[in-house]
Amino acid sequence: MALRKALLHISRKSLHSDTSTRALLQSRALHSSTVPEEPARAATDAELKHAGPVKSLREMPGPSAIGNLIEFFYRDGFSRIHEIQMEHSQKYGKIFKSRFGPQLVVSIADRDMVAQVLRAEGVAPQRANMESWKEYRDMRGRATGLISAEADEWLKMRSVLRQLILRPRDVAIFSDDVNEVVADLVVKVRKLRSQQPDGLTVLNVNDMFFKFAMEGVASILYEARLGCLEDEIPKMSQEYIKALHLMFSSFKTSMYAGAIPKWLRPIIPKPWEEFCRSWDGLFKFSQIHIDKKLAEIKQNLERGEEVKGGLLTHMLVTKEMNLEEIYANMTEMLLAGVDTTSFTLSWSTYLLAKHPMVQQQIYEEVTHVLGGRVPTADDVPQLPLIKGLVKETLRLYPVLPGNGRITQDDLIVGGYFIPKGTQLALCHYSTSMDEENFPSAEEFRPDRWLRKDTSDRVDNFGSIPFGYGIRSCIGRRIAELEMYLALTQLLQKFHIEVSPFTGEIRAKTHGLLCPAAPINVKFIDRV
Ligand code: HEM
Repeated sequence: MALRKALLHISRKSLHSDTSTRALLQSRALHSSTVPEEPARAATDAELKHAGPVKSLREMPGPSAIGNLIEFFYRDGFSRIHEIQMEHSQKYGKIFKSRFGPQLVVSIADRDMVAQVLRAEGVAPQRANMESWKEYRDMRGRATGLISAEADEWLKMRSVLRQLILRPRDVAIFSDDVNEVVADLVVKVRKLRSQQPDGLTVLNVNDMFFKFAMEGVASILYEARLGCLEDEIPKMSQEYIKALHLMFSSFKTSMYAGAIPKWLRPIIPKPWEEFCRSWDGLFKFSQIHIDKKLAEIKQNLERGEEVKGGLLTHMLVTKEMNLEEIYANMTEMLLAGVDTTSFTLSWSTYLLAKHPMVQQQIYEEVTHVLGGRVPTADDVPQLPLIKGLVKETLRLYPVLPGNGRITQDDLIVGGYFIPKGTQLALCHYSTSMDEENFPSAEEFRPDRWLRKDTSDRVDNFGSIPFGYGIRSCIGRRIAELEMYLALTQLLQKFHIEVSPFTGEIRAKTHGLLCPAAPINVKFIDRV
């Protein structure tokens, strides 16, 4: 693959010398100076001061432990987490407690309370207990990546990555690489629809978008093409896909396993074994690609050639992270970057197909700005409706319908005293669907994000699909770039229509919020 970027130009000597590392860092500073991640700050006195009497957790309403057990284990609540969020917040109020075995969780389904908690975060917020991830890594002698690391270890890696990929302009340099993958996606659409009797329908679009998302994110992370959109997917990529599917199919069982003490593993071994097997596959795949890139760099240097490359090259050369940390971060980022992006693209396509008038409005914006020209990252600011499309899709179908935080200080939220160390569940699905935050919340209206309609409080914490603050999604700008470029080109080329084989598609939770049935869509050439 042609990597047109040249983030790095270094000599052989520079790989090992401190002075040139300094020079490299200086040159990199030109490329990306300090990223303005929204700074965490302590809660203000006003936030912490509560006018009325402060209530204890014991007084907080919520479902009984046994009710919860029945809901999740007997009535398959794991596939309806988003609906349960809504039901419970309507029944118990916007702050309520639940018990999962020994674990107490305080759920918050109110925009302002969510804001209060996130604004009060310290320098290294903790999302959830990542014990099982850490246990695997310790067992195999692996490092933790951004998702699984905590405290100083996390802070160090985050400060490296945030300087590289957290701003739109950092990722703009990947436009051409992503567009190469989008071109293959368009070919794939044509190929898949030609296999159907009507010559128009692509069955189960998520299958196609999964391959696109994997190819797209890998082209950035590994500076390599994986061949996922080819007719014959290379064996190594197929094995990775298997490991990824295993990771998600074992998600539910590993949640069960999380509640099962270690000493029971010999009796119920399957969830832990599957969990380890899928991680083995994911790490192996990353390591192969990273080692290959490292060997290429060494060869270039030995030949006295210039080293040019993208993100991975940069990380390998600057050595701000050691090799194990690079393996772990690339593995975790690839894991985080495939299903999230592909489900969002599937939902966007579904919504466009269901709403032809909205599709026409966005298509007109695209043709007005670009004509038939291939878009780049620089065009995105001129395409507010494409951005609105992605935001509105993620409001209606937030891939992560809830997020977690473990409180690092005592807090008073909603009149309750919440001690340090409490697991919070931030109910993003509920706040996204709250009429107070988004009038006609059920309606698909990408233009609500254009900020001309002041009744929509688009600047609030009602919809934060990528999280917020210092621990928010590190891949946000990569995901957005992939989705903006793909959706723009799909709209330029095709009129998207719902297939008669596709009825109303419900959402279900399977770790992430995903379509409960295949989405089949017609892609009709625009003339
Ligand atoms: C539509 C696409 C995506 C959505 C909706 C999404 C959403 C999220 C959310 C909600 C979080 C938790 C944030 C928080 O706790 O405040 C997160 C974390 C994370 N995401 Fe994403 N994500 C997406 C794509 C990606 C991509 C493409 C990558 C990698 C290239 C990625 C890598 C990560 C990582 C590494 C974390 C953990 C960050 C940390 O703990 O420091 N995500 N994502």
